[in-house]
Amino acid sequence: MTKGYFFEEVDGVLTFTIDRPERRNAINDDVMDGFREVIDYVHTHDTVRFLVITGTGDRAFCSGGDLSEFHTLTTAEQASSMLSKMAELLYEWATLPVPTIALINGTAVGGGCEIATACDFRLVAAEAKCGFIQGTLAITTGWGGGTYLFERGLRHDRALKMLVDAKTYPAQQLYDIGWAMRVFEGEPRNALEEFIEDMRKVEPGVHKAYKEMEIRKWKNAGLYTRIQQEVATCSLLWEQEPHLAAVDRFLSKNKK
Ligand SMILES: CC[C@@H](C(=O)O)C(=O)SCCNC(=O)CCNC(=O)[C@H](O)C(C)(C)COP(=O)(O)OP(=O)(O)OC[C@H]1O[C@@H](n2cnc3c(N)ncnc32)[C@H](O)[C@@H]1OP(=O)(O)O
Repeated sequence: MTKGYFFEEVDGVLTFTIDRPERRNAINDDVMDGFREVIDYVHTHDTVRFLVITGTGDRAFCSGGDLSEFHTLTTAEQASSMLSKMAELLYEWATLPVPTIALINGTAVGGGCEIATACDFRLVAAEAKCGFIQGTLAITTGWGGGTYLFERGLRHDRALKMLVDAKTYPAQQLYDIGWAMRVFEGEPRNALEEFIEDMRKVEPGVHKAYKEMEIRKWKNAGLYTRIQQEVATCSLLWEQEPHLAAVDRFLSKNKK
């Protein structure tokens, strides 16, 4: 039985792989522990120059929160505890001193799309689809993903549309609206190496300094507080009947 994730550092690139293909790489508490380990690893290993997140297989990058585990959370307080745990981890991830890259090997939905949005860069496989489908579950984003989306420089109407559509977009559309930075064919590793080729030639201290510039902007814009507000909003919707019913529908559909 695997831990649900693994990570390895090769030549300055630390890759965190969500390894639950049978659940389309959904996030549970074990995978959250993996985020904790990886963040601590980056802080204690100055050999890490880039942090990459990807998923096992070619079907899914990440399908968001594991509904088969999180459906037991039925009150706003219970939901808030899970959502804020992941939101804190993603905030730490987003404010790391190295460039972070989502290597999107397959579908990214719900919280999976939030994780990708918390990264500095998104490289998307040509056949992958991504979307903030939370609306179909009668909730909003709850890990900070909506808040990060409004910081990513997309035209405001396009960012908002992506959230309110609550559906997946194909890779080319994700590129056209400015969410994806690259659409790649073939081996994800090759796309990654090509993407970081120029960045590799730059001193790590320079990358750190630019990340600090961005983080200062976020601090001035109250990003952390806004993420906590996003968590609170989602928690309130979580305990309501439309969400609980939507989760039941998803779980029973997959039992048939
Ligand atoms: C909790 C935080 C919240 C947030 O803040 O954003 C969320 O993330 S809510 C969760 C949102 N995610 C979803 O609603 C995704 C649901 N999944 C899907 O829509 C589809 O599975 C898929 C991701 C589009 C993949 O489709 P497909 O390739 O056709 O696979 P299957 O649907 O057959 O799934 C295979 C297998 O995996 C299970 N699965 C998939 N996603 C999840 C999930 N998020 N949680 C738990 N389990 C999941 C699915 O039930 C199937 O299981 P079996 O039937 O037992 O094989």
